[in-house]
Amino acid sequence: MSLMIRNLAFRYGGRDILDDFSFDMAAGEQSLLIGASGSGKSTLVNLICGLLTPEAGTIAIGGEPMTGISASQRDDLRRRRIGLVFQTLKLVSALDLTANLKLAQRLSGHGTEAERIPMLIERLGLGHRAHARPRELSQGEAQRAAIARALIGRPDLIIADEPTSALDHDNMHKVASLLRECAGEAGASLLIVTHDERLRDHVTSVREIGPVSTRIAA
Ligand SMILES: Nc1ncnc2c1ncn2[C@@H]1O[C@H](COP(=O)(O)OP(=O)(O)OP(=O)(O)O)[C@@H](O)[C@H]1O
Repeated sequence: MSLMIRNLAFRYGGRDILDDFSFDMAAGEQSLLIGASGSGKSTLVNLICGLLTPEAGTIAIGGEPMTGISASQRDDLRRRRIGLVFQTLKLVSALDLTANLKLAQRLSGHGTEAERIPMLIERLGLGHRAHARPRELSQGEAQRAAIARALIGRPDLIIADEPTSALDHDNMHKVASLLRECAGEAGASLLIVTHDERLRDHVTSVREIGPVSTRIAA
């Protein structure tokens, strides 16, 4: 099981955002978690990554608990096992794409195989942008660079938070296909969290997330 969430509860200022939320993903599975703006998607991503702590419930990544451990243990688990793809590119602006991937590879603790970096850049169709700075990338290129950054650390679980919302149809299609193909090639599970309804055509395993009062039972 790459992701196990049991009876999760979280509130902001006394307001329930998640209540008794459970969700599982098998190793290698690809799932879409879809919900409207404000439904708690980013909150859930932050909980899975150990950036927030729940009021109740448990989360495990690849069998390792993300809950009930210290903040530094959560940071370590996140770096070793999770690859994150955000809507906005989280790269160091002073470094080019290659140097950013080198840094991300070192931070993940998963070796320093230098040859993986050009291979991954090529795989994501960014060969001509290997020495571009983040601000020099187009939106579609930036999203593909974000996928490369997530994959370089050899994660068991890739979480993509709104990876396509800002993209036109062609780039949405390209990014969604690359995410699915690259996760499959790497043997990683893929969780896409989004309000982008266009992605329903790409992933068959779909779970809705909604406000606590109107949530559809799984
Ligand atoms: N730091 C915070 N303090 C209080 N309330 C918050 C905080 N962050 C988020 N919320 C509220 O919690 C709810 C869930 O927010 P969250 O960002 O998880 O939703 P989302 O589904 O990711 O939305 P979007 O698609 O717009 O990013 C929203 O009603 C939001 O206003």
